[in-house]
Amino acid sequence: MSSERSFIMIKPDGVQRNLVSEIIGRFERRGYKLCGLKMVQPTRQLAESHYADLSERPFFGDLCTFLSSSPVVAMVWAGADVVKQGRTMIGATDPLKSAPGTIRGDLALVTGKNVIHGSDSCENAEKEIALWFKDGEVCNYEQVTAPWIYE
Ligand SMILES: Nc1ncnc2c1ncn2[C@@H]1O[C@H](COP(=O)(O)OP(=O)(O)OP(=O)(O)O)[C@@H](O)[C@H]1O
Repeated sequence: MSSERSFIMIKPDGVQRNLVSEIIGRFERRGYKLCGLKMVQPTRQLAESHYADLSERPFFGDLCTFLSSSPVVAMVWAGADVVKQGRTMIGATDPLKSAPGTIRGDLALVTGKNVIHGSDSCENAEKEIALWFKDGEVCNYEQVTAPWIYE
Protein backbone atom coordinates (compact mmCIF):
# COMPACT_ATOMS: atom_id res chain seq x y z
CA MET A 1 0.00 0.00 0.00
CA SER A 2 1.40 3.39 -0.97
CA SER A 3 1.45 6.58 1.07
CA GLU A 4 2.19 8.69 -2.01
CA ARG A 5 0.15 11.88 -2.00
CA SER A 6 -0.93 14.40 -4.63
CA PHE A 7 -2.39 17.88 -4.37
CA ILE A 8 -5.48 18.04 -6.57
CA MET A 9 -7.44 21.26 -6.99
CA ILE A 10 -10.77 21.87 -8.69
CA LYS A 11 -10.25 25.31 -10.19
CA PRO A 12 -12.86 28.13 -10.15
CA ASP A 13 -14.44 27.01 -13.44
CA GLY A 14 -14.91 23.46 -12.14
CA VAL A 15 -16.66 24.74 -9.00
CA GLN A 16 -18.83 27.23 -10.92
CA ARG A 17 -19.81 24.53 -13.44
CA ASN A 18 -20.92 22.14 -10.66
CA LEU A 19 -18.26 19.56 -11.52
CA VAL A 20 -17.10 19.00 -7.91
CA SER A 21 -18.87 15.67 -7.30
CA GLU A 22 -18.01 14.41 -10.80
CA ILE A 23 -14.30 15.03 -10.21
CA ILE A 24 -14.18 13.78 -6.61
CA GLY A 25 -16.14 10.70 -7.70
CA ARG A 26 -13.53 9.77 -10.29
CA PHE A 27 -10.74 9.72 -7.68
CA GLU A 28 -12.94 7.86 -5.17
CA ARG A 29 -14.01 5.24 -7.67
CA ARG A 30 -10.43 4.65 -8.81
CA GLY A 31 -9.61 3.63 -5.22
CA TYR A 32 -7.71 6.67 -4.02
CA LYS A 33 -8.00 7.85 -0.42
CA LEU A 34 -9.22 11.37 0.32
CA CYS A 35 -6.94 12.81 3.03
CA GLY A 36 -7.73 16.51 2.87
CA LEU A 37 -10.46 18.69 1.39
CA LYS A 38 -11.44 22.32 1.74
CA MET A 39 -13.10 25.06 -0.21
CA VAL A 40 -11.14 28.28 -0.30
CA GLN A 41 -11.11 31.45 -2.35
CA PRO A 42 -7.38 31.90 -2.93
CA THR A 43 -5.83 35.30 -2.39
CA ARG A 44 -3.83 36.73 -5.26
CA GLN A 45 -0.70 36.02 -3.21
CA LEU A 46 -1.62 32.34 -2.79
CA ALA A 47 -2.36 32.01 -6.52
CA GLU A 48 1.02 33.60 -7.35
CA SER A 49 2.82 31.27 -4.92
CA HIS A 50 1.09 28.22 -6.33
CA TYR A 51 2.07 29.11 -9.90
CA ALA A 52 5.46 30.70 -9.02
CA ASP A 53 7.24 28.42 -11.53
CA LEU A 54 5.23 30.10 -14.31
CA SER A 55 5.93 33.69 -13.20
CA GLU A 56 7.90 34.50 -16.36
CA ARG A 57 5.19 33.24 -18.71
CA PRO A 58 3.05 35.85 -20.52
CA PHE A 59 -0.21 34.34 -19.20
CA PHE A 60 0.91 34.38 -15.54
CA GLY A 61 -1.09 37.49 -14.57
CA ASP A 62 -4.31 36.27 -16.16
CA LEU A 63 -3.79 32.81 -14.66
CA CYS A 64 -3.47 34.23 -11.12
CA THR A 65 -6.45 36.54 -11.65
CA PHE A 66 -8.49 33.54 -12.77
CA LEU A 67 -7.40 31.29 -9.89
CA SER A 68 -8.28 33.93 -7.30
CA SER A 69 -11.56 34.93 -8.95
CA SER A 70 -13.84 32.40 -7.23
CA PRO A 71 -13.59 29.49 -4.75
CA VAL A 72 -11.59 26.37 -5.50
CA VAL A 73 -11.72 22.92 -3.90
CA ALA A 74 -8.27 21.97 -2.60
CA MET A 75 -7.67 18.29 -1.93
CA VAL A 76 -5.06 15.76 -0.90
CA TRP A 77 -5.44 12.28 -2.40
CA ALA A 78 -3.25 9.32 -1.47
CA GLY A 79 -2.55 5.92 -2.97
CA ALA A 80 -0.52 3.92 -5.45
CA ASP A 81 1.27 6.11 -8.01
CA VAL A 82 -1.30 8.86 -7.37
CA VAL A 83 0.85 11.70 -8.75
CA LYS A 84 1.37 10.13 -12.18
CA GLN A 85 -2.00 8.40 -12.32
CA GLY A 86 -3.71 11.62 -11.24
CA ARG A 87 -2.08 13.48 -14.13
CA THR A 88 -3.20 10.72 -16.51
CA MET A 89 -6.75 10.94 -15.18
CA ILE A 90 -6.65 14.74 -15.60
CA GLY A 91 -5.33 14.71 -19.20
CA ALA A 92 -3.23 17.18 -21.19
CA THR A 93 -2.98 20.88 -20.29
CA ASP A 94 -4.89 21.73 -23.49
CA PRO A 95 -8.28 20.00 -23.21
CA LEU A 96 -8.50 19.70 -27.00
CA LYS A 97 -5.40 17.47 -26.81
CA SER A 98 -6.77 15.44 -23.87
CA ALA A 99 -8.01 11.95 -24.58
CA PRO A 100 -11.69 11.14 -24.07
CA GLY A 101 -12.08 9.52 -20.67
CA THR A 102 -9.79 12.05 -19.01
CA ILE A 103 -11.25 14.81 -16.87
CA ARG A 104 -10.18 17.60 -19.23
CA GLY A 105 -10.97 15.48 -22.31
CA ASP A 106 -14.51 14.94 -21.07
CA LEU A 107 -15.26 18.23 -19.30
CA ALA A 108 -13.25 21.12 -20.77
CA LEU A 109 -12.44 22.88 -24.05
CA VAL A 110 -9.76 25.53 -23.49
CA THR A 111 -6.38 25.69 -21.68
CA GLY A 112 -7.30 28.72 -19.60
CA LYS A 113 -10.42 26.96 -18.24
CA ASN A 114 -9.22 23.39 -17.79
CA VAL A 115 -11.10 22.75 -14.50
CA ILE A 116 -8.44 20.96 -12.46
CA HIS A 117 -4.85 21.02 -11.26
CA GLY A 118 -2.76 18.00 -10.27
CA SER A 119 0.79 17.93 -8.90
CA ASP A 120 3.44 17.00 -11.47
CA SER A 121 5.91 15.32 -9.08
CA CYS A 122 5.96 13.89 -5.56
CA GLU A 123 8.27 16.70 -4.48
CA ASN A 124 5.92 19.38 -5.81
CA ALA A 125 2.93 17.56 -4.31
CA GLU A 126 4.39 17.86 -0.82
CA LYS A 127 5.28 21.54 -1.43
CA GLU A 128 1.76 22.29 -2.66
CA ILE A 129 0.13 20.44 0.25
CA ALA A 130 2.24 22.53 2.65
CA LEU A 131 1.24 25.72 0.77
CA TRP A 132 -2.52 25.04 0.79
CA PHE A 133 -3.06 23.13 4.05
CA LYS A 134 -2.17 23.91 7.65
CA ASP A 135 -0.87 21.29 10.08
CA GLY A 136 -3.78 19.15 11.24
CA GLU A 137 -5.95 19.81 8.19
CA VAL A 138 -4.69 16.72 6.38
CA CYS A 139 -5.76 13.36 7.84
CA ASN A 140 -3.70 10.20 7.95
CA TYR A 141 -6.03 7.27 8.50
CA GLU A 142 -6.49 3.63 7.56
CA GLN A 143 -8.79 3.14 4.58
CA VAL A 144 -10.94 0.15 5.63
CA THR A 145 -11.53 -0.73 1.98
CA ALA A 146 -7.76 -0.94 1.28
CA PRO A 147 -7.65 -4.78 1.38
CA TRP A 148 -10.28 -4.77 -1.37
CA ILE A 149 -8.31 -2.31 -3.48
CA TYR A 150 -4.70 -3.49 -3.02
CA GLU A 151 -3.11 -6.96 -3.31
N1 LIG B 1 -0.39 28.97 -23.12
C1 LIG B 1 -1.21 29.13 -22.09
N2 LIG B 1 -2.15 30.10 -22.11
C2 LIG B 1 -3.00 30.31 -21.08
N3 LIG B 1 -2.96 29.56 -19.94
C3 LIG B 1 -2.05 28.60 -19.88
C4 LIG B 1 -1.14 28.32 -20.93
N4 LIG B 1 -0.35 27.28 -20.56
C5 LIG B 1 -0.77 26.92 -19.34
N5 LIG B 1 -1.79 27.71 -18.92
C6 LIG B 1 -2.51 27.63 -17.65
O1 LIG B 1 -1.56 27.46 -16.62
C7 LIG B 1 -1.82 26.26 -15.92
C8 LIG B 1 -0.51 25.68 -15.48
O2 LIG B 1 0.26 25.35 -16.61
P1 LIG B 1 1.15 24.06 -16.62
O3 LIG B 1 2.07 24.17 -17.78
O4 LIG B 1 1.72 23.84 -15.26
O5 LIG B 1 0.05 22.94 -17.00
P2 LIG B 1 -0.56 21.77 -16.15
O6 LIG B 1 0.48 21.19 -15.26
O7 LIG B 1 -1.29 20.85 -17.08
O8 LIG B 1 -1.66 22.52 -15.31
P3 LIG B 1 -1.85 22.63 -13.74
O9 LIG B 1 -0.53 23.09 -13.15
O10 LIG B 1 -2.95 23.63 -13.58
O11 LIG B 1 -2.21 21.24 -13.31
C9 LIG B 1 -2.59 25.40 -16.91
O12 LIG B 1 -3.40 24.43 -16.29
C10 LIG B 1 -3.42 26.42 -17.62
O13 LIG B 1 -4.59 26.75 -16.84
